[in-house]
Amino acid sequence: MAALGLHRDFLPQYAKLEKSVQKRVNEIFSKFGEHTHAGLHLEKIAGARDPRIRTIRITDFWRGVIVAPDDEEVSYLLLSVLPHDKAEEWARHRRVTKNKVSRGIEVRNDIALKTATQGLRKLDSGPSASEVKLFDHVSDADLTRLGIDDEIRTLCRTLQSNEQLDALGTLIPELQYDVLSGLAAGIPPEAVWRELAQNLFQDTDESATAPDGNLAGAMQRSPGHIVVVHDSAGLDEVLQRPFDLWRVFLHHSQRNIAEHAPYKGPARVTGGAGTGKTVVALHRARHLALNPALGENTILFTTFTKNLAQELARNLDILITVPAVRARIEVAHVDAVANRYYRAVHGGSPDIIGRGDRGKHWRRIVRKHGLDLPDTFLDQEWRQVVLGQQIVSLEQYQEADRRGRGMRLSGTVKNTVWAVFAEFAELIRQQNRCTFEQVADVAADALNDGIESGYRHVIVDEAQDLHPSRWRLLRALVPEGPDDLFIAGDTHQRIYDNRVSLRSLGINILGRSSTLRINYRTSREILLWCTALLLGERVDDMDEGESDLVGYRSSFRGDQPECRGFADKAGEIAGIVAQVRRWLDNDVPAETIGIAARTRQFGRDVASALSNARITSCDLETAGEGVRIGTMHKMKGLEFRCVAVTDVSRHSVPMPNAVIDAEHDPQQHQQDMQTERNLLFVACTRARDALWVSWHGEPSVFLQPVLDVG
Ligand SMILES: Nc1ncnc2c1ncn2[C@@H]1O[C@H](COP(=O)(O)OP(=O)(O)OP(=O)(O)O)[C@@H](O)[C@H]1O
Repeated sequence: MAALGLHRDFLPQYAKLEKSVQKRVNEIFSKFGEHTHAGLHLEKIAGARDPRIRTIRITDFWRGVIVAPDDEEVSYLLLSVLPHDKAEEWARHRRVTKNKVSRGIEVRNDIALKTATQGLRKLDSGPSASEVKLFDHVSDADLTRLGIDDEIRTLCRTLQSNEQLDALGTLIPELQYDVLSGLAAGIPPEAVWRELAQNLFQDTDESATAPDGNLAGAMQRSPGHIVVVHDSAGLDEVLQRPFDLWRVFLHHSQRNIAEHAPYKGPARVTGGAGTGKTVVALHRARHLALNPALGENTILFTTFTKNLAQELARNLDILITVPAVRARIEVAHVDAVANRYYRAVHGGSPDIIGRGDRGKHWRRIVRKHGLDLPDTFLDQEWRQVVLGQQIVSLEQYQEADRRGRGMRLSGTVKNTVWAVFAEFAELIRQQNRCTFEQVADVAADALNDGIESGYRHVIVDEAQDLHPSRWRLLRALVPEGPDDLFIAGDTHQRIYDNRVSLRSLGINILGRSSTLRINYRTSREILLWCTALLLGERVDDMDEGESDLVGYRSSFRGDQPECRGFADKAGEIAGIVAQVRRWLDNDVPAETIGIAARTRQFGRDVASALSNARITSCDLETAGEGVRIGTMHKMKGLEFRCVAVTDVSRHSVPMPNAVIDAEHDPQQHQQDMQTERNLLFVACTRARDALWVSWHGEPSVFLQPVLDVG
C-alpha cells in the first residue's frame, strides 16, 4: 500500500505557511499514492549526499524536500518545506540512514557532522585536551548494542564534557543522541536499553508486516519522528492540528509505556516536570479504549482537580476522533468520583469543612485540653495518621505508624491528643460536615461492600498529591488484574503533604514503573534554572524508595529566566505590568501568559494593576479572557508560553503559616519547607518560552542557589 511519511519537523513549518500554500501542499500530497516519481515531478539535486533526497515544487517560492526510493515502491517521506533557495542547500547536506537497532529512519546533516567531528578531533589533539573522556565508562560493544553507529562512535569517543555533547544535540540522530545523553548522565547501559531500545524490537503490528528493506518499513519503525499516512483522509487528520505534535509523535520511551502490552497489574510512569507523563497517560487511555470489547465509560481517567480534569477531557477529544472509542473513557476528578458514591450511601452531597474552620475548632479544643500543640500539627496528624491509616481507637493510635511525623509523642501526650481528635471528630459529625478524605473513605467502603463501579481500568494523573483515602477509593474502583491502575506522577512536584507508600495501600507497581527524562515543555535554560531550586533535596518515590532527576533534560534551547528584585510591593507590581506589556507587544497572546503568586491577594492586586493599565486578565479557574492569574497551587499541571512567578519574597515564600516551627517539629519543618520549595518549582516549570521571577524586599531563601549562580 502506498505510504506517505511526514517528518515531525515539517509540521511546525506547515503551520506557519499561508493558507494558500498549505492548500497546495494538501493538493500535491493527497494523491501521493497515485503518483510515480515522474508524476510528482521530483527534482534531483546536483552534488547531493543522498541521491534519494529530492525536491518538489509547491509554489514559485516554496519547495518540499522529500525522500523517494528508487525502487518500485510508492512511498515518500516529506522532510521539510522551505523557501526555494534554502531547500536545495538543505537537501544537499542531508543523508537518510537507518538506525542499527531500531531499523528506523535517521536524517543526518552530513556536512555539519563532518565539520563538528573535525573540530573535535583538533580540540582533542590540542593542549587543552583531557585524558578523561565522557564515554570512557562505556564499552564499544555496549555502544553498538544500543545502536550507536561507527561515525557517531568515533565522534563520541572524542567528547570530554556534557556541554560538548549538548552542542551536538541537533546533529546526532535523535535515538542515538538519547542513548548518549542517558549514558552521559550515568544511567547504566542496561537501563538505557530498557527505557529506549528494548521495545523497538517488540514487533508492533505494523513493523511485523512491513518489509525491512523498504522506506515504508523504516518509516513505520520511526514513530517518534515520522507519522505515516495511507490516504488523503489520514493526511488531513495529521495536518489539521500541526501544533499538537504530542498527538502524533511519541518518543520511544513514551511509546514503550503508552502502547505497552497489558501490564499485569498497576503500572506507573514518573519523570520530571514537562516530560510528557500526562501525554503518555492520554495515549495509554486511547490504547486501552481501542479495545472493542469495552463498553461506554469503562475507563476512568481521573486527576486532582476539576480544572485539570477539564483539560484532560479536552485533550482526549483532540486525541481520539472516533466517538465510539472516546465514549469508553470517562473523565472526572477524584473528589467528584468520591462524591458520587457518598451520595449513593447518604442520599445527599457532603458538606465539606475547609482548612479555616478546622483550624478554629482545633485551636479551641486543644486549649480546652491544655495541650501546647499548633493547629497545623494537629490537622496534619489527624489527616495523615488517623484518616490516613483509618485509626478508630486510642489503642490503634498508640500503636500507629508515625514514620515521617517528626515530633515524637509520649504515650501520655498521645492519650490527650486522641481525646482532642475524638472531640473534633464528634463535633464535625454533629455539624454534618466532613473532609474530602472522609468522603473518599465512605466511597471506598461502599465499593468494597458491593456497589459496582463498572470500571475496567483507572488512569490517574498528578498522583503525587493524593491522600491514602483517595488511593483506597481508586483501588476499590477496579478489580485487581491486568491494566487495573495506570498512575502518572512526579514526587518532585508534590505540593500537598500527602506522602504515601503505594505498596502499603495494596498497589504493587514493582517492575512496572518507568521514568521519562526528556522535557518537552521547557527550554534547557529554564529547566536548569528550575532544577537548581531543588538541589540537594531527597525525595521519596511513593514506593519506599527515592526519586531522582538523573538524565532529566530539555529537547530545545531558549532564553535564560529573568530574576528581578524591587524595593517594595508597588514597585514589583508596576514591574509585572511592564513585563506583561512587553510580552503582549511581542505578540504573545494574552491567554498564553500565566502569572503565579503565593497568595490570592497578591494575584488580585496584580489583576487590578493590569486592569488600570487596560490589560484584561482573569482568574485561572474561570473561563474568562486575557492574562491568566492564579495561585502557585493552581498552576499545577498547566503550561503557558510566558510565566511570571511573582512575590517570591522572603516573607511570602515559604509562606510562614504553611511551615511548622523547626523548634516544634524539625522533621515536619523540613517536610513543609520541601513542599513550599516544590510549589515554587511547580510554578516555574509551567513556562514554555519565558520565565520571569520577581520579589520585593528580600528574595525568598529558595532563590539562593539560582541567585548565587547568577
Ligand atoms: N512526544 C511529544 N512530542 C511533542 N510534545 C510533547 C511530547 N510529549 C509531551 N509533549 C509536550 O510537552 C508538554 C508537557 O507534557 P505533559 O504535560 O504531558 O508533561 P508532564 O510530565 O505531565 O508535566 P507536569 O508534570 O509538569 O505537569 C506539553 O506541552 C506536551 O504537549
